[in-house]
Amino acid sequence: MTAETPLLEVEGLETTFSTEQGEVVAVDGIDFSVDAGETVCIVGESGSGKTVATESVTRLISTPPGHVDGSVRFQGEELLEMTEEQLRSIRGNNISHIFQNPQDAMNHCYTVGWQIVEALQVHTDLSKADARSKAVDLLDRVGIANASSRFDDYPHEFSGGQKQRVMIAMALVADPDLLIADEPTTALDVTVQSEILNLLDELQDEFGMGILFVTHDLGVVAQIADRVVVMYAGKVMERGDVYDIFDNPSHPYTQKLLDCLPGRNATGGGIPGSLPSVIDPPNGCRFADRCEHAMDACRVGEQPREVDIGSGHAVSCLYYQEGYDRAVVEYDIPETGTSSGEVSPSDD
Ligand SMILES: Nc1ncnc2c1ncn2[C@@H]1O[C@H](COP(=O)(O)OP(=O)(O)OP(=O)(O)O)[C@@H](O)[C@H]1O
Ligand code: NI
Repeated sequence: MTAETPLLEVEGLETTFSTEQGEVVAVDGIDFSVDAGETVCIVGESGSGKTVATESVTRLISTPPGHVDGSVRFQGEELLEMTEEQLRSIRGNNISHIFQNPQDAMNHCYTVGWQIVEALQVHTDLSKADARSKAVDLLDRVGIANASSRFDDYPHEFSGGQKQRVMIAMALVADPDLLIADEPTTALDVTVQSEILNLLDELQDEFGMGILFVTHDLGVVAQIADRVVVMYAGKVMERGDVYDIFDNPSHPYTQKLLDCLPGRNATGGGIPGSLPSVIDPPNGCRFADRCEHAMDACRVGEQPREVDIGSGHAVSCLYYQEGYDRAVVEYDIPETGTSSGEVSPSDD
C-alpha cells in the first residue's frame, strides 16, 4: 500500500436481492473511498441504499438472497474475493461496525464488563487481569462515569446513550483502522447525540481510524464529516468535501435535503414525493420525478455521469454537462442569520 492508496476504495459496487417481486437493485454501481483518519458520511433519505452499501463492504449481506458485485479494496486488498475466514479476521481486527440499536448487538445475560473482556481476549493476548483493566480504561475513555464500578452492571442498567458508548468501546477493542457507523445516534436525543459525535471525533484523533458514517441527517453530517457522499435510490447524486456540500450544494436533491434542515425548512416535512421503485427503477436521473428542474432529457438513458465541478466535488445531474445551463439549478443559501436552527459544518 502506498501513501496515496485510500484506506477503503469501493468501485462499481452493486448489491441486489432476489425477491418474489423481482430483483431489487439496492445499490446500483457506486464508487467511494475513505482515507486513513478521515470521516466520510453517506447521506440520503430512508431506502437510498446507505446501509446495504456499507454492509456490502465487509459482506455482512446474506447471499443469497443478496448478491454483491464490484470491487471493495481495503488497504489495497480485495475484500470481495477473500475467504470467509480472511474476512472474519478483517472484521475482527481491522474494520469495526457500530449500529443504530446497541441493545441488538449486546448480550443481555452478561455484564457489560464481561462482554468487553471477552472481546479483548479474542483480539489480543492480554491476560484476564490485564483485559479487565483495559476494559475499565476503555469504558472510562468512552465517558462511562465510575467505570470500574459499572463494570459488573448488565446492559439494561445503562441508558441508551451509555449503551452506545459501550458499543463504541467494544468497537475499539481491536484498535480498528476503519469504523463503520450506521446511524449510531439516531435513537438518541439531540444532546446525547451531539456528545456521542464529539466522542467519536476525539477517539478518531486518538486512534487515527477512518470512519464511514451513515446518516439521513445533514445536521449530523455538518458535525462530523470531512467528505460527503449523497445517495439516492441506489445511486450517488453528489459528492464533495463537507464545505462544498453545504456552501455550494449542486444537485437539486442535495439542495432539497438542505432545505429540510431546521431553520431552513420553508415547506415543513421532508421532500415531497417518494423514492422510485428499486425493482423497476426509472430511466435517466433517479430523482427526476421529484425534481422541479427536470427536463425530458432527464428521463432517458442512464443516471447522468458525474461531472467534477472542482477538486473532487462531483455532481450527477444533466445540467452540469456540456450543452446545458447550470445556472438553472443554481441555489441560494437561505439567510439563516444567527438563528439557533442554523446548521453549518463545524471546524473541529
Ligand atoms: N434483504 C433485503 N431484501 C430485499 N430488499 C432489501 C433487503 N435489504 C434492503 N433492501 C432494500 O434495499 C433498499 C435500500 O435499503 P437500505 O436499508 O440500504 O436503505 P437506507 O438508505 O439504509 O435506509 P434507512 O435510512 O431507512 O436505514 C430498500 O429499498 C430496501 O427495501
Ligand atoms: Ni439504513
